[in-house]
Amino acid sequence: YPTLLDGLHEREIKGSQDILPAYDYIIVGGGTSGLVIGNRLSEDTGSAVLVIEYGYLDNNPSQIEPSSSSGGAWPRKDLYNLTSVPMIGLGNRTSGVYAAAVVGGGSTINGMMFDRGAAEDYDNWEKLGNPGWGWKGLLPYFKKSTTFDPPDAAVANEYNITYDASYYGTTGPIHASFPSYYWPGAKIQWQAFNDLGIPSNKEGAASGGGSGVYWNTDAMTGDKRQRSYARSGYYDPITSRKNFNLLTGYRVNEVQFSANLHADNITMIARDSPAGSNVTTVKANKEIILCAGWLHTPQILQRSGIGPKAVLNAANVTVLVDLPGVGANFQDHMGSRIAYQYNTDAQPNPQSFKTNSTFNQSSIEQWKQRKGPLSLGNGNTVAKIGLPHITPTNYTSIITRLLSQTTQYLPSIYTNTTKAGWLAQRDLIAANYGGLSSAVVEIPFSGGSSASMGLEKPLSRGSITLSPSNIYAEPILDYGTLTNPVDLDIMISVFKFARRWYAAQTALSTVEVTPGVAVTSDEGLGDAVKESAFPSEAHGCCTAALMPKELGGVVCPELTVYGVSGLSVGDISVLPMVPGSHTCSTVYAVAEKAADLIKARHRTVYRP
Ligand SMILES: Cc1cc2nc3c(=O)[nH]c(=O)nc-3n(C[C@H](O)[C@H](O)[C@H](O)COP(=O)(O)OP(=O)(O)OC[C@H]3O[C@@H](n4cnc5c(N)ncnc54)[C@H](O)[C@@H]3O)c2cc1C
Repeated sequence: YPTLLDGLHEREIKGSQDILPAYDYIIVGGGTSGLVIGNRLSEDTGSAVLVIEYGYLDNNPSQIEPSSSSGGAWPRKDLYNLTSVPMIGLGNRTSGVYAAAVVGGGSTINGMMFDRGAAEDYDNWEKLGNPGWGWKGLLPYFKKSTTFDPPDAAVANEYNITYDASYYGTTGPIHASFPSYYWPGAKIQWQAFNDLGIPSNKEGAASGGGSGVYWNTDAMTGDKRQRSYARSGYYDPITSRKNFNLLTGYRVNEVQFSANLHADNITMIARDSPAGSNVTTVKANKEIILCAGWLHTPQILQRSGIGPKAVLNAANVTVLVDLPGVGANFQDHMGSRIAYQYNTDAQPNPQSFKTNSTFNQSSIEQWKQRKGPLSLGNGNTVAKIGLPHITPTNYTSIITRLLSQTTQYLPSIYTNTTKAGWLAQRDLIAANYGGLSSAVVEIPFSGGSSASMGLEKPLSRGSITLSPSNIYAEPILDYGTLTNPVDLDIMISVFKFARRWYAAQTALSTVEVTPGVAVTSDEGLGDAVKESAFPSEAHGCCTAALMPKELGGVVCPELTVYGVSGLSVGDISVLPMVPGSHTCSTVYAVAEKAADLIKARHRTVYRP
């Protein structure tokens, strides 16, 4: 392997000075989960660990500022470049896609919102046949991955910021903290939720609580107010480990199997090389762990011969394991927007940066001490609301409509097992709809006059499949947004709720801009939902799900892939159902648990 070693050396970022011809563990993808698992497995100095990442390190200092969390700032160079297929639920529009391509993955570029789903969301996972994967089983890993930094005392006093630090860890690699500023209008918006009967939750981001308004934390250090992410938490501290290598700028093509279907090797190429040229093979002595994210983990599995038979046949890939769940069960949070104007807005407000130069200048001065409005990223006040709060008079009929459905709205690649999986999920969601222990919608607010409303428990499902004409091109991505009519019913109710919420903000003199007060019928509101809809809050997931095989699962509770040995998945693909939250803190917890499972199964047993 001397030539191989030389070639790899040039691209080695840090760690051991020697790339080995074989490693104990090969982790595919150095994103959020890949760096967590790479860190934990290399704690054992006797295990050689290689992480292979398509992207590069982003050393731009602005990427660790809170301002990098705003949607407009997400750097294109750190994202894959692909477009969805036309979305039939959204008038055949296509959409861009949020999938990170950088060391640290989504955690390097994301909106830094750092919350967890409701306990009920994770308990659903366990009920789908996954012992140990409920809220109780995951809480130790949520804690292990975090350190809580309390808010500045003066700001906490002024805004009555509440929290419960006992739900966080004290020494975990990722910091959960608060900005040092809030827009005063957020107080009025918060009160308006309370006026509509939505309670304030003392700790909403981390306690697994249900319908309520709460203070959200950011993935940010509490002192310097810098992005706290997989690279800073899990990679930078271990670059001197001799048994850990991170290789950047390489794309893993396939996993290769021995005759008894044991995963032996990965093949890879430098990312800008033409497909098929200079393919390098690296062997894994113990295990290959796929952490390439919701978009590429199913693609790598399918390219390797594991996936729905029809999809593999269409792409001329030899079928090793016919596993219909690979690339099915695709979920994301869709959302829609409603626009208002405040005629008597609170001062200052988010527009003040532009309209008030004194305010703007003082914000810049305060930021030199890491304080003030520039410490605010996406805003940290959030309402997550259950269906009975959204539509007290109509939620039972929505449940009845849902339970009368069969599988008629699922994409065509779904088979008997993946359909059975959706039916099991349908029943859990229907039960959740009837209570207030989890949310169907998220409305983040921070003083701005318009609102984005995210659907937290989508019923519509999409798919990720190999491109039949070129298996190395980006896969075919169908979001499936609003293909299930109950999702649309709920979003119509959410628009009606939002109007009640704005009406309760009397001090701000609210005026509806779009869809406009003339739109009152359900049909008109449905059109408004679709017109302003976006298919993704960048929370794609669930495409190699943790579920029994009979329900379309791809991995078992040990996270190993059905039908083969030596291969597991440790990223967001394994989620059976998207939790009602932003997804990053869940990925940290899942990856921490994955690392423990992997370590446990390879622990040497000494027999005297
Ligand atoms: C723009 C954006 C905004 C977001 N905002 C928030 C937010 O505010 N709060 C929140 O909680 N969550 C947010 N998320 C979601 C969250 O960041 C992700 O859910 C999480 O990071 C997913 O982790 P992962 O390890 O599964 O995948 P990723 O972190 O995406 O890592 C996958 C890695 O695998 C690499 N890879 C893929 N294919 C290959 C291959 N063939 N060979 C080698 N490497 C490969 C990719 O380059 C990538 O780095 C956001 C995500 C994005 C993209």
